[in-house]
Amino acid sequence: MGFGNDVQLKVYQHMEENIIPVSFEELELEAKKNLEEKAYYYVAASAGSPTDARRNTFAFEKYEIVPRMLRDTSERDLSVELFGSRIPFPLLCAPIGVQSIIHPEGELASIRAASEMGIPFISSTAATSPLEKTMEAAETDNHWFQLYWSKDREIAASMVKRAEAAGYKAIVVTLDTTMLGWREKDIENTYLPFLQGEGIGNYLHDPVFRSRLEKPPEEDMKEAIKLWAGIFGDPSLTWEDLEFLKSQTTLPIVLKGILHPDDAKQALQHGMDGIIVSNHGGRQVGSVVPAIDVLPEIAEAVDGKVPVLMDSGIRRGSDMVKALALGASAVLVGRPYMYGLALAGEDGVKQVLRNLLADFDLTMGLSGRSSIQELRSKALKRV
Ligand SMILES: Cc1cc2nc3c(=O)[nH]c(=O)nc-3n(C[C@H](O)[C@H](O)[C@H](O)COP(=O)(O)O)c2cc1C
Ligand SMILES: O=C(O)C(=O)c1ccccc1
Repeated sequence: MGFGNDVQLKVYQHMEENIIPVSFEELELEAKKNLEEKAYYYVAASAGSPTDARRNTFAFEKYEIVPRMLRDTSERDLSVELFGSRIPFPLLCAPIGVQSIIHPEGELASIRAASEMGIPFISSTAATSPLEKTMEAAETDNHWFQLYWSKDREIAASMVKRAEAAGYKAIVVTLDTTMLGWREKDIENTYLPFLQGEGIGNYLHDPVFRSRLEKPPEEDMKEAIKLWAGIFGDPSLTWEDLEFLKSQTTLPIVLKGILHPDDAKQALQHGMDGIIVSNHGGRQVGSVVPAIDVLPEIAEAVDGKVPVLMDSGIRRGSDMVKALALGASAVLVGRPYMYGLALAGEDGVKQVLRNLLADFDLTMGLSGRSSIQELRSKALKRV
């Protein structure tokens, strides 16, 4: 099929258009210069100490890639099938809320960039643009919706139904953010974008949410924000509650935030269609275990029964290779595309994704692998 070669060619053709830094570290520095300090730290920082913020990326360094030679890698097919639809690369855009604090076009710019490359975009509950409008901006229809399960479960059900009606192809339920983690930088900056009405577009447009208000948000935004803050997350949820969600949709349900093999097994027992091994980019729990470190035991526990996706720390093509070799079916990328958005809107996101894929494609070919299946065995050495 040669998806890989296409992207490589595209990157070379667009090389002179690289308007923002290619390396992640430079990209982050540049974004820091361009963004308002509070917004920059909202994206960049993690829970725990400043060194905790580097744990996820550092964890990848334990693994080294072992290339193989003379294997004809001239044609590479790096596509994968997820829930009955084929995507050109094992890459998705992670759900990221409040993108309007990064760029005025926010989620709309990101979904346009992702869809132009055939990459599924996972639309966040905490988006500023309502999910219907975001989907309308896309060129393709292979996008997913991420649910923050609200304390008012009728609101959660309503959002899932809206997502299905709008054409999203899967529901990602994020389990690790029933409350926002302790993020020192945001507290020092007294910064919570939602309190200014950013990132609550899906609620403001939700008929059930609106029905809970005395006055519509257009007349009383303060009341709407207060209601949002009261119902955002539900720490009382248990595995049994998943039955309710299943009864609300025919779409595949994917659990995001799994870090323990027993939780992965629970997901299977409760009929879930997939999981995402993730520590939320280290934003929720200080000193949290890196997702890449628990991926192998979780993949083993799932034993191929459902797709196992992974995020938290993917920065380069070699990180993708490592995650796939350790058992991921595909990976999600978060902050890098946010920095692309910060520096050059839609074009910036496109450039970040294109470079990541080109790096991945080349790393695969030069390692002697022409498809994801070939990565499974002995592709890595642990140091
Ligand atoms: C600014 C920001 C906002 C995020 N918002 C959400 C969200 O709304 N829903 C969600 O499930 N995850 C959210 N995440 C977590 C990402 O989906 C993903 O797990 C994480 O960014 C991956 O790590 P990485 O940034 O190291 O690639 C957010 C992450 C960032 C950086
Ligand atoms: O900041 C986050 O990590 C996040 O997931 C979130 C939660 C609520 C609203 C916006 C983003």
